[in-house]
Amino acid sequence: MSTKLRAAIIGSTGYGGVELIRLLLSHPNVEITSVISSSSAGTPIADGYPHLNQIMLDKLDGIEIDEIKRKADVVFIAAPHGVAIELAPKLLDAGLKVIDISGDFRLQSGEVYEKWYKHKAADPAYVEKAVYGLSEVFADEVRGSDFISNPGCFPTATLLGLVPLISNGWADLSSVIIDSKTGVSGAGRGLNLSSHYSEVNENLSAYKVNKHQHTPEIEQVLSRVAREEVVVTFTTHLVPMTRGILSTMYVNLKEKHTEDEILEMFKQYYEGRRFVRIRSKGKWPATKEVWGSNYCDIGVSLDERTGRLTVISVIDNVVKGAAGQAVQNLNLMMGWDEGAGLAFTPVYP
Ligand SMILES: NC(=O)C1=CN([C@@H]2O[C@H](COP(=O)(O)OP(=O)(O)OC[C@H]3O[C@@H](n4cnc5c(N)ncnc54)[C@H](OP(=O)(O)O)[C@@H]3O)[C@@H](O)[C@H]2O)C=CC1
Ligand SMILES: CC(=O)N[C@@H](CCC(=O)OP(=O)(O)O)C(=O)O
Repeated sequence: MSTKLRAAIIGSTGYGGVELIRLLLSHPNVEITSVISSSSAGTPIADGYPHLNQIMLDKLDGIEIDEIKRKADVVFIAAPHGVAIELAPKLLDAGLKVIDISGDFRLQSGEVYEKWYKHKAADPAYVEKAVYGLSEVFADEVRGSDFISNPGCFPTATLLGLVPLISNGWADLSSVIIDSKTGVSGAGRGLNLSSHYSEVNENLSAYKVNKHQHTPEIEQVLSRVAREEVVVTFTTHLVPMTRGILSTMYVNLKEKHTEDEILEMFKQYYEGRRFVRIRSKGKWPATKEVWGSNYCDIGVSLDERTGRLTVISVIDNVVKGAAGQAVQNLNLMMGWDEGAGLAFTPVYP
């Protein structure tokens, strides 16, 4: 009998789910035992994803809690907002470990969730149980937890660039402006007008200005780290590429620091955390440099005329922003090497 941890994936036919399949298929300690679909049970997953031909022969299972319990030890939920609100409590009550990559359990306040997601919030008792899995910042809480709420893609890129500054008390908290750009895969596989080829190609557009659901998530974490309320300006843009997020953050520093001091502080904050790479002085990262990988690369530049710092961070939204960080969190939960199943080089060019 296999001694591997048995994993089920709800939403396995979406972009987040199929990336989990790619990563978990090469994980040394995990076996995928159930790929689940709410709409196509009984059909082979490779029917919808021919790149899985001869790699994954499994047919999709339906959503039945007893059956999932029989087949799996851990369940990844990669479904639209609202689905995990119903399913996660049932799976947890059945004794399963759960990693939810949607936004359903990220926000502590149900009122705030309902305002930004326009959806009824989860049972607060389960929200309280969920550990926010920003792996590099909250690893101690992730270790040993049974229920992870995986961070959003924009919050992952943004928070990894801002938390060191705020945790060290260097940032003027009233000054944070975040400008983020994303590839189209962030919107999922479902068709909609804004992800049409002819709408996206040769185009660059802002969307959800001052209304993006990741705003309260970013503010919640920054406020927690700062131990006082932080409010940010956050604007997202859609760019004609498939994968990748680039966040440019502008922050006023409370006191004078040199660029060398700032870089050294970032390096110290992330010491021993292999998936965050700090660029050297005068260098800034690009999305292609992390494509298909679990890295978050960060560069900084200080404008000595204004004392304002520019921080630039990049991730692959489907890996570090979703499936990769979910696997990293599983590794931490299980007490395994944090990089198990994730030790691959970005695809370049
Ligand atoms: N794409 C990205 O970069 C990121 C996505 N996320 C989040 O991850 C989640 C999944 O996103 P993504 O994979 O992009 O989305 P997709 O639209 O590509 O896939 C979502 C999948 O969920 C399944 N689904 C739909 N309705 C239900 C339901 N009622 N019950 C169970 N499953 C359902 C669908 O499969 P089926 O019909 O077969 O059940 C579908 O394939 C979302 O919450 C998203 O916000 C988070 C970070 C980054
Ligand atoms: C391009 C695009 O539409 N991206 C999505 C990314 C959000 C996402 O993936 O959902 P979570 O809230 O679960 O992180 C957006 O901006 O809403």
